[in-house]
Amino acid sequence: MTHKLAVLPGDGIGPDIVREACKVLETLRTNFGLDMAWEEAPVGGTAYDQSGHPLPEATLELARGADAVLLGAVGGPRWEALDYSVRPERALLALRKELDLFANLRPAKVFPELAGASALKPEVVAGIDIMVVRELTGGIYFGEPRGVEELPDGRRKGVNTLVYASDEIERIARVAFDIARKRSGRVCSIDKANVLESTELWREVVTDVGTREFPDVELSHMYVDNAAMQLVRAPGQFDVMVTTNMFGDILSDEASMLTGSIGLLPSASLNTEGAGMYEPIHGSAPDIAGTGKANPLATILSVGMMLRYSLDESELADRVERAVEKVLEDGLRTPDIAAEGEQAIGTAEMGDAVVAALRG
Ligand SMILES: NC(=O)C1=CN([C@@H]2O[C@H](COP(=O)(O)OP(=O)(O)OC[C@H]3O[C@@H](n4cnc5c(N)ncnc54)[C@H](O)[C@@H]3O)[C@@H](O)[C@H]2O)C=CC1
Ligand SMILES: CC(C)CC(=O)C(=O)O
Ligand SMILES: [Mg+2]
Repeated sequence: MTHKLAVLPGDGIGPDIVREACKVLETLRTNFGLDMAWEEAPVGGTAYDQSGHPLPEATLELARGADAVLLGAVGGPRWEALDYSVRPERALLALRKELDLFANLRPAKVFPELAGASALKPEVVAGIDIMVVRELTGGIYFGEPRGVEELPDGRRKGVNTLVYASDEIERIARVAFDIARKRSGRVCSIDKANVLESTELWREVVTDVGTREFPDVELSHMYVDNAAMQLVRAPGQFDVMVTTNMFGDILSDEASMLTGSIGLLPSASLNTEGAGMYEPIHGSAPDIAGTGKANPLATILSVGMMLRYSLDESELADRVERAVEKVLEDGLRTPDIAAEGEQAIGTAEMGDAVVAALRG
C-alpha cells in the first residue's frame, strides 16, 4: 500500500532542510522500493502570507489524511507582531492538538565522531543516549485561561495556565515506561512538584502507573531545575526522561548541546493510532535562513523516525541512520558541527552526501 505523506516545509530554514529530507525519501523510493507519495502544503508564516491563516484548512486536511507528516519549522521575526491567534507557532500547536499527537519523542544521541563538537568535555558526553518523552498536547502551552487583560487601574496582566488531567499524565507515562522496557528499564520523571500542584499530580500519577503497570521499570523523580543542572553535570545518569510540555521543550534543547548541535536532534510526535508528525526539534533559525548553513541532519533523522514509527519500515530507518553515521565518519560537517578551522559544507551538500551514502 502506498504510504501517503504530507510535507510541510514552513518558514526560515524549513524549506532548505525539508528539501534535503525529501531527497532522502526520493532515494528510498527509487532505489529501495519505498512505496510512498507526498503532497506539499504551506504552514506557518508562509501560509499566513498566502492565505491570512498559518494553518489553512487544506493543510490541516492534508495532514489529517496522511500516514505521516514531515514538518520543517515555523516562525520568524517577520510575523512576531501578529496577534497570537495567527502567529506561525499557533499552526504547530494546532496541528499537534488536532491530530492528538500527545507523545513527543526526542532522542539525544552522541555520535562518537562528534563528541568533540559538544559544548561539554568529550568524556562527559561519550556514549550518551537519552530519550526525552515530552507531553505535547497539554500543559501550559494549551491551558485556559490565557491572554493579556487590562486591569481597572490601567496595569496589564498576562496569564497562562498549567493544567494537567490525570488521564493526560497516564497516557504519556505509559509511553515512557513502554520505551524504557525496550531500553535500559529506567525512567526519570521530571517535574516541579515542590511548587506546582499540577506537577504534584503529575508525580503521583506517574508513580501509580509505574507501580501498577510497569513494576519491572525503575522509576525516579527529579525537580526540573536539578534536571537542567544534572544534564550538563552528569548526563550519563539519564536514559528515558518523561516530562511536561514546556519542561520537555526546554530540556530537549539543552540535551541537544550534549550532541554538538541542535541541528542534529530529530523528533516524532505520535498519537494512539500510530500516525505521526516528524520534525527537527529546532526552530526556523532566521539568523541563518537563506545562507545554506543549516544542518539538515535533524530533519533527515526525523525521516528515519517516520519510517520506524509510522511506516513500519524499520529496515529503511536503519539505512537512513547508517547513512548519517557514514557521512559523519567521513568527516563531513555543516558549520554548526565543524571544529575551528575545519572545512564545512552547506545544507544541500550534506543532503547529497547522505543520499550518496544511502546508495552506497
Ligand atoms: N518547531 C518549530 O517550528 C519551532 C519554531 N520556533 C520558532 O523559530 C524561530 C527562531 O527561534 P529560535 O529561538 O531562534 O530557535 P531556533 O531553534 O530556530 O534557533 C536557535 C539557534 O540554533 C541555530 N540552529 C537551529 N537549527 C539549526 C540547524 N538545523 N543548523 C544549524 N543551526 C541551527 C540557529 O541558527 C540559532 O542560532 C522563532 O520564530 C520561534 O518561535 C522555535 C522552536 C521550534
Ligand atoms: C512553538 C513551540 C512550542 C515549538 C517548540 O519550541 C518546540 O516544539 O520545540
Ligand atoms: Mg522548542
